[in-house]
Amino acid sequence: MAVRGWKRIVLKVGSALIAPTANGCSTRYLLSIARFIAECRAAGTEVVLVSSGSVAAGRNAISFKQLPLPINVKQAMAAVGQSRMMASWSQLFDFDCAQILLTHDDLKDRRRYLNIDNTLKTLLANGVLPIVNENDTVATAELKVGDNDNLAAMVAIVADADALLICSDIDGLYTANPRTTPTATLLPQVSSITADIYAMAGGSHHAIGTGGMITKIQAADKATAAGIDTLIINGQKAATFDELLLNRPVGTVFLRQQERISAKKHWLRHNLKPSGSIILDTGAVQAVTLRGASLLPSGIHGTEGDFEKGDAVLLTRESGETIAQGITQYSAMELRKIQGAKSQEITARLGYCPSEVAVHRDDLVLF
Ligand SMILES: Nc1ncnc2c1ncn2[C@@H]1O[C@H](COP(=O)(O)OP(=O)(O)O)[C@@H](O)[C@H]1O
Ligand SMILES: N[C@@H](CCC(=O)OP(=O)(O)O)C(=O)O
Repeated sequence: MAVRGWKRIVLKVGSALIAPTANGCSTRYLLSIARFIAECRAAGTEVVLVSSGSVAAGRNAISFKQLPLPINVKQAMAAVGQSRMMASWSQLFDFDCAQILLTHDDLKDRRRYLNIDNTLKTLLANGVLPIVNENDTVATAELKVGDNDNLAAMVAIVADADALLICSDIDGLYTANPRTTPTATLLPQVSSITADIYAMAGGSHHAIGTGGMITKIQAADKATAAGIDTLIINGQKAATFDELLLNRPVGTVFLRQQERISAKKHWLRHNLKPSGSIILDTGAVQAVTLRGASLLPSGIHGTEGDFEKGDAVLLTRESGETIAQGITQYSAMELRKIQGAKSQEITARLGYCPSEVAVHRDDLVLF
């Protein structure tokens, strides 16, 4: 029977577990994780692995000591470390592993997103273990997701996973960073991710990890909103995996939210980086939020930023509060000319009218 009733899981493993001393890969913690993966598969639970560690694993191959490491040095380390990391995992399994390297650009492009979806499902159907990482060697800051916790949440959504398991070097989410606040206590369950939960999260305590607890809570926020239970667990302890297999409580469980929204709305909400904002007047805010209407140029009060047609934009109130995110049918320059205009006035102001709406209701998601 599937582990905990999960048909498919995404397991994210942090750098501190792959290359704990930043001196090449170590199997010290990977053995029990690999055994867990094999047991899941044997029980009928499909596994997608999101593995960090390429920079840490390749660190000793590139002679550069000054911190912070410049981007070109990190990219060179990642180029060495990625193949070391893949080799490290592959030696632990008697089935095939597949390398999938992604950037944020791949996840925000609908066509590439669907290709990733198809590839993952084909690999899983053929019993291959997909091992995903960010394509650090080619990705510049603007193209990156930036951390593998958020990447793993996006992969869990693409893969339609039942659960996201984030393996770190700590037992779960504490009320404060236990490395600096020894009185902090572990939260076994979080049913709603509020500002108070975000306030508990601190950064990483070492130079190998990216983001600390903050990125893990962001990931849990994304995944639970998509109906995916998310666990933060200690991947350094073999007992963690025994508890999981025995269906016992372990780590911090972030409960999935009841309401599910469509894959397209998830994609709109989580996979796009907004290039600017459209400011709505009061009537348009009501139409969009209460009546589920499209945003018309007549309800636009102004714009911020320099975006093009097809870009993601935030929809905000005049007070600056964000109410939605969507894809704009017009560039910022065009919208400045037609803001406040009735549909029949668009051609007169612009010389053409490719669309009567600025943001179509199917292309926007409310916050
Ligand atoms: N509230 C908190 N609860 C637990 N750990 C926290 C908290 N705030 C910050 N941390 C830090 O986050 C670290 C885990 O994140 P990180 O170092 O990025 O690991 P990984 O490489 O697994 O992503 C912990 O070891 C701890 O130092
Ligand atoms: N993609 C990077 C890891 C980025 C990252 O989020 O690291 P971590 O916080 O250890 O999960 C790498 O492979 O080095």
